[in-house]
Amino acid sequence: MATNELEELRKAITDTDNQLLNIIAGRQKLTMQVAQTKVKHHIPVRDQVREEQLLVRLIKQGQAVGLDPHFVTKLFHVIIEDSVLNQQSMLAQWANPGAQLPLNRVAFLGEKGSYSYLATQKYFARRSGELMEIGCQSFAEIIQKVESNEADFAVLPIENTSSGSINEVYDQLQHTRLNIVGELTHPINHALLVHNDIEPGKIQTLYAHPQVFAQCSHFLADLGNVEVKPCDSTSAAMLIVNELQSDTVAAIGSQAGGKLYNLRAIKSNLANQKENHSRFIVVASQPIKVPLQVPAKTTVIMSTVQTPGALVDALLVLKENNINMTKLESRPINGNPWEEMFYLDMQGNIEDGPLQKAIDTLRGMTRYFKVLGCYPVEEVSPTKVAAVNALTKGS
Ligand SMILES: O=C(O)C(=O)C[C@]1(C(=O)O)C=C[C@@H](O)C=C1
Repeated sequence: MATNELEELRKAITDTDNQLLNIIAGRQKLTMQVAQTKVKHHIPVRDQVREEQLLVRLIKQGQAVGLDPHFVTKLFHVIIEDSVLNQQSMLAQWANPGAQLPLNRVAFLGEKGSYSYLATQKYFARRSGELMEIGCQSFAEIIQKVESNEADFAVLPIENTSSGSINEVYDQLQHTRLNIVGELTHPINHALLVHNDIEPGKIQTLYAHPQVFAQCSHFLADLGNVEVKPCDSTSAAMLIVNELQSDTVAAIGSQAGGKLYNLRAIKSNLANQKENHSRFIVVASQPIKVPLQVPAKTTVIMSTVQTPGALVDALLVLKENNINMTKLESRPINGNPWEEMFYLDMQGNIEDGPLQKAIDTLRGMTRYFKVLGCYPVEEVSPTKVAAVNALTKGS
């Protein structure tokens, strides 16, 4: 009897969820029409004033039907983020009709289940065309695949919130003629993956990428006497555990990746730092045109003349043109000991006046200067609603 009642209720929930999906899909269609209007009238995609008005109204309306303001805010932050990213992606695709391919051949590190694989899936989900996955063993191989036209795009991790910049990728960018055409951040949540539902205490051998071991050192210390076996990628570690089918071995990787190898996550959040995210860049052989309505980032590399204050002078050019630099990285130049190549990420579109002016000036005052790419910013910061706290207190 009780099960019948539960089944009836679950059926009603399923119907409601399906209706929700249809409604959300309908909203998405409307935002695509909004994107078309914005292109026609040269209006920026993001309108945070509209977002705040919308959130305030929804929070109030939600309260009237018994919904928590925090829940409503969180829900619509996700909906709006998706709307902004979809619009940005549409605008970028319309601005680059030649870059739209029926099949996107994408090179990345590892195989199915690696973090790079998951980032690739996420990035290309918003783009038209089929995805052809090309798993590679090294960053050099990934770049080479695009340079030799065996792949159209490469997805490369460039920095991690725990372990910092990925120097090898920065070094590869110095020598390639490829262009950065996109970026994305992806959460890196390390889980303990096993073939069966075993206790962590039973594990004798642990497989993972060396970077992963470094990021989970506290967990490993707590685990005690376990043999640690480094692998080329997270996916390689998962594959070994899947093949061994043993109750005493485990891999560290993402829960989603582990599912692809029939592995179960018996513990998650293994990294020393809880906020563990990686930023990936997407590179291609041709640069893209970023519509001015979309927030853009431009990455350049340069080496300055060897005089005191040369870097400061270069950075002052950004200040004079009101350009916000979001990252500055330096790497040694191969063959020129003690000389540095500087990598700069700047907010702005290369076709926009101030950035163009700054780049022209920098070209004239540096020994070497190259634009690595101008691409849409994928980070959508959620619009804060000042009223939400007041509303919560009242509830
Ligand atoms: O109303 C707009 O201008 C939209 O683009 C739609 C929308 C939304 O999804 O509600 C998305 C982005 C804007 O920042 C504001 C609102």
